[in-house]
Amino acid sequence: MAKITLDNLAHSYLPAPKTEDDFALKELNHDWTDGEAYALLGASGCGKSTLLNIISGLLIPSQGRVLFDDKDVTTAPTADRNIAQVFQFPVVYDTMTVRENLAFPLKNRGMDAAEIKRLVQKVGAMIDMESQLDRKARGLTADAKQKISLGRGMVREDVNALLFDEPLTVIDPHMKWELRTQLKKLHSDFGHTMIYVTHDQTEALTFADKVVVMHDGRVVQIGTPQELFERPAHTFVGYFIGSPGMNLFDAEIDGTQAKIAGTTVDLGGAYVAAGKTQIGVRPEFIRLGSNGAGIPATIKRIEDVGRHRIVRLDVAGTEISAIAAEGEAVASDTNCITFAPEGVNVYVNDWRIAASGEGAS
Ligand SMILES: Nc1ncnc2c1ncn2[C@@H]1O[C@H](COP(=O)(O)OP(=O)(O)OP(=O)(O)O)[C@@H](O)[C@H]1O
Repeated sequence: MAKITLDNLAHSYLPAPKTEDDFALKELNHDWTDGEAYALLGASGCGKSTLLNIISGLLIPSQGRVLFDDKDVTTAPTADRNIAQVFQFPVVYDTMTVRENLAFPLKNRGMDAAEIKRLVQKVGAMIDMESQLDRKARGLTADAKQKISLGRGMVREDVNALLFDEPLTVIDPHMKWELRTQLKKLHSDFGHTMIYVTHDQTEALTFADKVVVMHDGRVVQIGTPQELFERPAHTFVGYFIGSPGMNLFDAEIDGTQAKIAGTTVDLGGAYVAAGKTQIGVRPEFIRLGSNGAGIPATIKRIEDVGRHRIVRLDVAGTEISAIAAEGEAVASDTNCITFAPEGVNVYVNDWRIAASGEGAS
């Protein structure tokens, strides 16, 4: 396994990029720790594949370097990087049996037959295809073929990194959960460095130790699922992660207080804010009140989503969301909201700022 260093990395598909907007991947400096599982998460077109292709060697970046364990591999071809890749759609040899498909990368490396047999059996069990190892891949469903692709990616224990590009797209929902759990187990058993590209927050949050959130060609935050939930570094992270996403309130800030929709709110810390200022509060941290002591709000509708209810409210013409836990009453005369202090984040020009005295976010 390898540590992956992205040093001053950026990429433009244009021959002579002039401004930052010309870069599909904006400058990035980061060490990805040996043996960690990362998810690259973001909406379509944000630059996930561009970054993955640079790491895998399909694309040479227009700026900066990629290092595997301090060895510069920026221009090295994919074959020389000792990585395993699983793509969105299955890549399977139809005329070979499932066993032969799984054994292929091991045979290529000249591994002895007994060791190949052991590893193929193990991976066959992991992807739940033990009973089908000796049948031809031709005629299998797309779902089954993708399981073979995943198995082939996971069968080698000596790779520098395992790269997955939206690998569960064609897998049925039940099996998705199963395979994600298997991948996580594989990670804890073998400690592979894994990079998993997805636009699905559930996949990212359940799979990864660290989630790399990308927006508009930029890495906006790298953090644990808990960090992304509690302290979103950018308004995009707040909005993209969580269901519903974080509420944003335009605010004017003066020290420890903010003015939102004409109401003064205590922030629980002192802030110095210049620029477009917003308060971000996740729906889990909005409290409903009926005594007028808070920001004026009226209920528009209540959605029952099973384990809890989502209360949609109007605050000064903007819709915001609150979550009412199971069993928690929602008063029909609700007329205001307040914030749980631990759920308040302050943003200037979309980036989170810390309260004075708060540690680095
Ligand atoms: N070969 C290319 N030539 C020119 N522009 C490209 C090329 N590949 C990607 N782009 C552009 O670079 C930006 C980032 O694309 P990229 O495919 O990396 O995003 P993504 O997050 O992987 O999206 P998706 O999930 O849809 O694959 C997009 O604006 C895209 O149009």
